[in-house]
Amino acid sequence: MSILEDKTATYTHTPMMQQYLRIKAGQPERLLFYRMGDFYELFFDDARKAARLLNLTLTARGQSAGEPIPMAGIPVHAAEQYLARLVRLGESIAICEQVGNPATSKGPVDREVVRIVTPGTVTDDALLNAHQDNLLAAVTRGKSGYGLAALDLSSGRFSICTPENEEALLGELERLHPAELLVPDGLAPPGGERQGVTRYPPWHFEPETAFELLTRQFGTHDLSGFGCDDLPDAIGAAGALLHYAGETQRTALPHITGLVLERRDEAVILDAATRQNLELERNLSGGQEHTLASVLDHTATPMGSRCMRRWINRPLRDTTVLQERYQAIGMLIETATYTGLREQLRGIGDIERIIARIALKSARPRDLTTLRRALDTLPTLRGALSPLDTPLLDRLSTKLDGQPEVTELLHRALIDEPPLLIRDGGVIASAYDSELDELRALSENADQFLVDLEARERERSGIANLKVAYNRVHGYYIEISRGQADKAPIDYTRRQTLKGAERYITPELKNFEDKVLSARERSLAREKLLYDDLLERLEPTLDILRSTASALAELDVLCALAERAYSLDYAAPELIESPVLCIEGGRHPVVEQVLSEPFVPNDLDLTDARRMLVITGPNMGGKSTYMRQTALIVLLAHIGSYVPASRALIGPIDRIFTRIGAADDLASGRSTFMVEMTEAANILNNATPNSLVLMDEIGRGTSTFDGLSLAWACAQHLAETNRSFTLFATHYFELTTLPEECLGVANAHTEAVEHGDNVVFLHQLRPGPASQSYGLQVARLAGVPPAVIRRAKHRLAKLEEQAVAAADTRQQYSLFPPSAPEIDPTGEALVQALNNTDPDTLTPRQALDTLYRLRALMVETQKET
Ligand SMILES: Nc1ncnc2c1ncn2[C@@H]1O[C@H](COP(=O)(O)OP(=O)(O)OP(=O)(O)O)[C@@H](O)[C@H]1O
Repeated sequence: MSILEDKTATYTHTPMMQQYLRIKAGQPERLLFYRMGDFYELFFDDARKAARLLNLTLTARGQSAGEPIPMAGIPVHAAEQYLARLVRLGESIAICEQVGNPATSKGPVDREVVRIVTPGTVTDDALLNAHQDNLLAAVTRGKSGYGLAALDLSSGRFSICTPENEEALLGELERLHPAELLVPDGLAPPGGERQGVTRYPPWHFEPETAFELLTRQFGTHDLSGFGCDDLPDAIGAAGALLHYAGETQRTALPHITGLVLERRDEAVILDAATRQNLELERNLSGGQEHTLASVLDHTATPMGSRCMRRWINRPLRDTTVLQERYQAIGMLIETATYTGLREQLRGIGDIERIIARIALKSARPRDLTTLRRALDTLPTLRGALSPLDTPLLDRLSTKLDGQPEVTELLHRALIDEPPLLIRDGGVIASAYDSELDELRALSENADQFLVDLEARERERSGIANLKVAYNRVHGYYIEISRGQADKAPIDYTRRQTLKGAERYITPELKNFEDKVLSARERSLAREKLLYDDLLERLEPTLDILRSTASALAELDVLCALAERAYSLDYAAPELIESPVLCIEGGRHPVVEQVLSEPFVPNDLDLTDARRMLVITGPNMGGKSTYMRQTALIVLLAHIGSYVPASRALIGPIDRIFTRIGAADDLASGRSTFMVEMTEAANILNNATPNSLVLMDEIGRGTSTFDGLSLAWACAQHLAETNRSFTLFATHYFELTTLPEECLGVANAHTEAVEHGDNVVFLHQLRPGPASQSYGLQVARLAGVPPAVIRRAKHRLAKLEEQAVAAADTRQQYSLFPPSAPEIDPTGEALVQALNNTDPDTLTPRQALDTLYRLRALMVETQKET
């Protein structure tokens, strides 16, 4: 039993340890930072964990049950950086401060938890990534699917959705990438254990409790205005989330004023694997470089950057919204205004998060001056936008309301460059508050008063080296050297005797001291009060300011997309009603940026009558690049961006599926093949005629025949049943005969040419199947030793000879219809074939093929007899 579980154990502890254990009992899931002097100390398991995570030295303090108590400490002045690291690792921390007065306390000074920092609820800029939304999410399972809610406390953005099954839920979680996920106690975290999971009592997820809490927060009668009255699971999740946010922040959350229902069918749906495969924000190794976001995100503000990532992660299907974005980008390029606008935007800063901090009453003086600077910029921005006449830019311009009263208030209230903290004073401008001005005048005029006093006293006493000074312990005093002390006037009262001097106080100086010292204190207190009042006065304008911030973010994204489109030679996509996917001169937006040689553009022409391409070609030929670029072009079109192509004609798309590459999913104990088949199953079960499906080398994770059969059957199902737009890359040449059997399927190949022993990849997509695979040449290019290549060549020649021989005699497990069998009047071949068949070793597909073959033999036998 751990010491924390053993309640009786506290009696064996010092009073301080007893206090620690009592406080820790209220924070069982969090690391408790227990303030002791200049350190936060952690004890027991917390100390072990922190030592491991932060590389701290584990020491010991006192004893518990005869054992030293493990302890690890963090200096208070460096706490923020340790907090940031812990939060990034998904840990929650409770910070316990000394709140009592050590001088008057009996026993340990009173301490209490004053701040709770959890990965999903941090709002402090130092702990946040400027380019990423920091989301707290909550999930609950209902009768028909899941309820998922997500809250970005640092902006107030609050949304819900209702994923219909686990696969959809995992897709949404991959999109949102929450820093912290609340799950009801007892529900396994979706997709297995993950970082940042917080278990929360199930009753907080009850729809009724949640409904009460949410309507109280929003000040509404019900939730119908948000379109979610009849979504009990999502409401439950939203309620739990709001409760948790309130509990950790310990303050009102006035910036959470409503929630948005994100309907799944409004977006082009991407499952979790597809999001990862397309490397939208994170590459396959988990880094940020060489991703779609890294190419596109040339935004000028952090809030623009986050908005861009939200767009990338949730491509939309509403063509009106998309057309408006293309139109705006077109106008920004045509008028070349995006450059000037971006310059203006650069000075705006992160007002979205500042506004949230104003609501949470944690905004610092420099937050307010940044906001003021941003508001000052608005009229210029509006001026620059006014000649640009497109519906979206017009709407954004209207939202860039200058809010003259707020701007004026901030100018009047704050000095130009205030210090970091209000605690130090000197933040509020003069002439803002007459009482503060008076108090300041008192302390500021003090210096002159003292100079005058000194001069007067010197003259009065005739002591030339008399001086007036101040120290923290004794306050103001008049100092006279020991030799002159007998000349001290009668009204001097001795305050302190030093070796060579005497220090005095006079009634006048004492009076002055009282006034000045209290004026300083009172002026600091007054400033704090005025500052709090200023935050209070800003509160009613937060809604409008928020809409301004979101318009600025959107404008920033559009300007960045315009800049990218112009610099990288992108074209406006054309969205049409009919089922078509035609791309001329398409390029891969990321690969073309990293290549040193020119990228070879390729076309794509899929129509209602031609929905699938079987793509063959050598390794390194460019198959995967071509497939991914198609998906990225479609995705870019659906975020409203121009696309890397000379022309793109895109019909309605509801989902993008990819089955590309595979890695063992060791965490959930699934092998490469299992992962591959799970993804394939998801596609076959869900892809529609409006879906874009990319299948790369399916089936290669198992034996050749199994793999080939599966690849064949999947392709056929996609072509005939799902009828999705499909790019099917494969190394199984047998699949190039699919177009002969299925309508709407065509062959294409990436071209390469042989040059002696070398192969040159042209990266060009041509119609028809590939002629050979160049596997050995690629291996040679990759540096496989010449001896191995020679042996492989030898082996290949042999295998090819055998294949020719086998083709002559028709191998027994050929997938494809055998040519007419030899005439067999006695039925001998039939009997022999039966004898050679071992049903226990056949796969279902092989069994079926065998059955056909036996039947064919029997027909021939019957014909003859
Ligand atoms: N269109 C192109 N223009 C220029 N270079 C390209 C093009 N397409 C691909 N490449 C280059 O070729 C490399 C290999 O491409 P890719 O991975 O798409 O080939 P692949 O046919 O899928 O190979 P494998 O079958 O081994 O997976 C890319 O990393 C890129 O450097």
